Amino acid sequence: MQTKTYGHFINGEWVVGTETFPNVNPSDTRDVIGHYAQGTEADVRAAVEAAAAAFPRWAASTPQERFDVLDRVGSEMLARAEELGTLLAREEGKTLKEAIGEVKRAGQIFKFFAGEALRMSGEHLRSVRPGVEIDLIREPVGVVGLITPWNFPIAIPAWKVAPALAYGNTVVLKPAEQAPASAWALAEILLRSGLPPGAFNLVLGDGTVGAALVAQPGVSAISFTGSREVGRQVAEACARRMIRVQVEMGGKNPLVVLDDAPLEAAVEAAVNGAYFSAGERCTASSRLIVTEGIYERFRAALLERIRRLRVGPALDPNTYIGPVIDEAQLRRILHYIELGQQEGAVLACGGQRLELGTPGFYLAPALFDETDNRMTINREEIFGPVAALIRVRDYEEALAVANDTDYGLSAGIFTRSLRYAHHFRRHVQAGTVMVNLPTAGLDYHIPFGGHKASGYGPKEQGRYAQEFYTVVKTCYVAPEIT
Ligand SMILES: NC(=O)C1=CN([C@@H]2O[C@H](COP(=O)(O)OP(=O)(O)OC[C@H]3O[C@@H](n4cnc5c(N)ncnc54)[C@H](OP(=O)(O)O)[C@@H]3O)[C@@H](O)[C@H]2O)C=CC1
Ligand SMILES: O=C(O)CCC(=O)C(=O)O
Repeated sequence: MQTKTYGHFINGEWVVGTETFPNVNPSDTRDVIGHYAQGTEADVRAAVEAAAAAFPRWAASTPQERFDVLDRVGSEMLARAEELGTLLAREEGKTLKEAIGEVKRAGQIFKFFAGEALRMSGEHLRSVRPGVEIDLIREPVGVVGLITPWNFPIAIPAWKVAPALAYGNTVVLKPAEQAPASAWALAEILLRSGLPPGAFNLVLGDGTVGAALVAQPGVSAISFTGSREVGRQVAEACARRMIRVQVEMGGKNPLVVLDDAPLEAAVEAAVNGAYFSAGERCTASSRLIVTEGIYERFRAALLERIRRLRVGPALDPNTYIGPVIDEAQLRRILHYIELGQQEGAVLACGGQRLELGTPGFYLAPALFDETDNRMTINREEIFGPVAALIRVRDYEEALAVANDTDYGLSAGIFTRSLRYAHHFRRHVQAGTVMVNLPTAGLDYHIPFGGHKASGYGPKEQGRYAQEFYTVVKTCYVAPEIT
């Protein structure tokens, strides 16, 4: 059967170029979801020009107009959550339940930012000089380039596109080539939302499209989510051009389990944080730091729980863990499994490729035991269903190990002690802290961003998103001329 070809969305029109790439279902590689256009520098230029031309009109739009557009998008996403979730699960490999949840979250994000368009305000201050008034007003930045990864192919585009538009910017989105269908579906919804042509543009393709967007004159800001390596290049390129930049990158997130932790809840949080979404979450709990009084019981209960995690196709309702995204990612994870053992870690379970009923990228969830925080598997982001147990003496050592990393995205602790929970909140070096909760799983209306090598620039999401998507203008006014 012939699969459909999907194009870029530029200046309110669909554009298909000469080259395309296939979007393959990681649960069953025989299933090609569609062929997607491979963008060129000329496509990026056309998209940026369209966004620049649309900017004055959209920047001058009323809060009501912005509310209506964003609210419509949110409503349609929520109404079509099951259908869009099925598409997302098919292209990305997370389970249907997780995928539907992600689409709903994206819809709620649009609705939240619809409200923000109405709530947006400036500030009035009194001057130290008599007869002078001061207003701080927020204005849109201009054309913003948005570059997103494959692991949350609709939520991450949503949490960049919605605030960009809510605050009056125009947009060029470049989604990941491994999962372009969800972003294409978002463009198709935006097309019917009442947004003027050119205010939102989509250019599909590989990293060369992202690089062209970063280099394009006319782009005033770049918001990027992805790996540390690419994030650093993007930040450096933007700094050279002196344009605004926000890069959100990976994590090596610690989950600390203290002797007094409720065992069952801690195990459940570890399983959720480390293995759900096949561990392909920047907030995944890849380091399980456990004090010695509970270590043996925690390990036994965790192993027992992992054995009950069913790996299978994303759309099978009995699946807990779907495939990883592609062959390259699978090989990368297998390389770390090998390396961990070479460096002396004990592979307590999993870690082998699984051949199931359909040809896909399936991996048995892996747990390393008795690891040391200096091992490569505890230093580098693996981005797969792999976690490592690290045994520590007490809380103080747990905190020191948790902080002994280049990253600083999310950190969690399980304890009944208010004292330790409070101390951890204060002293752990991470952008998000979870007490008695998994390290992954964010609210849609709350700011999110990493510290240290996990993030650079203002936070994303929630009300704080305006720090990136607006510029502050300071106005001094002497109303009465003497
Ligand atoms: N902190 C956070 O909020 C989150 C962070 N992440 C992180 O994302 C990573 C996984 O995503 P992944 O897609 O593999 O990350 P990548 O860094 O490989 O890619 C991210 C995006 O950048 C594009 N890109 C690639 N090269 C360039 C370049 N030179 N210039 C500009 N853009 C480029 C990619 O295109 P292409 O389509 O070719 O891949 C993709 O769209 C993990 O490290 C994960 O931790 C994920 C989710 C949330
Ligand atoms: O933990 C979450 O809810 C999502 C955060 C995210 O973007 C990620 O983990 O990649």
